[in-house]
Amino acid sequence: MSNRTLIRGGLVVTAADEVHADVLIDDGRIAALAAHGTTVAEGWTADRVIDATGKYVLPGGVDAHTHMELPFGGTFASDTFETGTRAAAWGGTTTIVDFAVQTRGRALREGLDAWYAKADGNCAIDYAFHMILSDVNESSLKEMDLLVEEGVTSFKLFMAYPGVFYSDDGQILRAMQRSASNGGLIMMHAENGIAIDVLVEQALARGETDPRHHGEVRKVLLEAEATHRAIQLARVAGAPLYVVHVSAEEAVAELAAARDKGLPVFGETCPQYLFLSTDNLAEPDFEGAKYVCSTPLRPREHQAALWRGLRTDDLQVVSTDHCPFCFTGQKDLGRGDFSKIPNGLPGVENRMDLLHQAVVDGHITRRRWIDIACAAPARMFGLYPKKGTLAPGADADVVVYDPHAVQTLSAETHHMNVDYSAYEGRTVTGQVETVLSRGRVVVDRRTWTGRAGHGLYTPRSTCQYLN
Ligand SMILES: NC(=O)NCCC(=O)O
Ligand SMILES: [Zn+2]
Ligand SMILES: [Zn+2]
Repeated sequence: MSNRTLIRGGLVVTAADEVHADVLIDDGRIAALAAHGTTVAEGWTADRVIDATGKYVLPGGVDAHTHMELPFGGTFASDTFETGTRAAAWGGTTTIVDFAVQTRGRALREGLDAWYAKADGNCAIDYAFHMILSDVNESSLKEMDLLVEEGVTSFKLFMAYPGVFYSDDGQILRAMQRSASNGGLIMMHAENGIAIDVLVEQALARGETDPRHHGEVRKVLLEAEATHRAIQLARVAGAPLYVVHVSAEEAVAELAAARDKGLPVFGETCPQYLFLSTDNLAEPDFEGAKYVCSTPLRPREHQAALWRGLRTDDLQVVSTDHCPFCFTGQKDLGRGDFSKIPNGLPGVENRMDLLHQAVVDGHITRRRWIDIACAAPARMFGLYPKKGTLAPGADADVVVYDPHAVQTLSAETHHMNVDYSAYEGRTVTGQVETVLSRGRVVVDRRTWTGRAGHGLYTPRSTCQYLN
């Protein structure tokens, strides 16, 4: 039985091109793109026609950094795979890469299987996994090879959070050496957690307990130092490196210097570092807790360097690091002690819109928007061209985007399972209108038509920036 959809009349924007074209979808994949008008002449027929006149037709967003249901600080991130992937779709993201977690003393296999089970049958959009290494030892190093073969081709290591996810330099070097031989990509949380813990202890001893002190102890220099150290360790190992949630100008400078030397070093930043700042962390009455994440929000002056890095390709990807905790009942855990506030911000639903606002504001071009939000994360994590672009053969993950709609971001209207918005009251221009995931309409002119279980696990190839 035929299952063809025609999206007619829009401006198709990919990382490479902007063309006025109609898009024909057949059986969940892009079948063809053709200039407006030619489709009728060529006899294209479809079971469903979507009118995109005056709209953009975009590849679905690829969010390569989410934490659904992450256990952290004695609680769990409040979005499940069901609620989080539904919210992602509402915001024009059609693929997430979430982080499976190795528990200390346990096998990678066990952690990965637990994450397969959490997601299986619950996702509204397609998904894949990275693996967090919390315990680098002989046996987990061997398991890395098996995971790469299985399609889990990237591994997050932490220079922060001693006693939880932290790896020392020896463990990091060993994991990097392993990834140099098995083709995996090391993703680094680059902050000097040992030094930060000293500063946390000293701040608390001085009675500095408010959320804003979270930003003060997690110093720019300690992000820059860790970024520099991670790059040198990767050089020694002969391994590529991807630094996650880059927030500081000095860290961007470390990446830029490495890239100028021709090293395979990549960087990601997140909307919260581009749009929020230490001003939010300093909000009174414990409201600053809503903005506690690590790396922390920085003074506003750092944002120019992040935008520049995105324009010059010293930063390649914008992901959300979506890790929501409710203000009431979860962020609350850190009243009277900022170090006990669960770290993380909600944002999986807001990324495409905020980055479109950056186009409107002149920070990036339209094609760069689609590159950093769709194509680059897909290539970085071995999903391209199945995901991240609109081309014949690609999965029909498509967003019809209204560039003129004006919306106000708010917890009242968002779909994330969290009781606040980090962007409450912010007005942005542009809004997702219709979303297709593998050809199936999941958001239809702002009505939900998706279902939990439609989303499929997607094994990945290795990083496509290296070949
Ligand atoms: N980023 C954050 O604050 N929470 C999630 C865990 C991580 O990515 O480090
Ligand atoms: Zn991190
Ligand atoms: Zn994260």
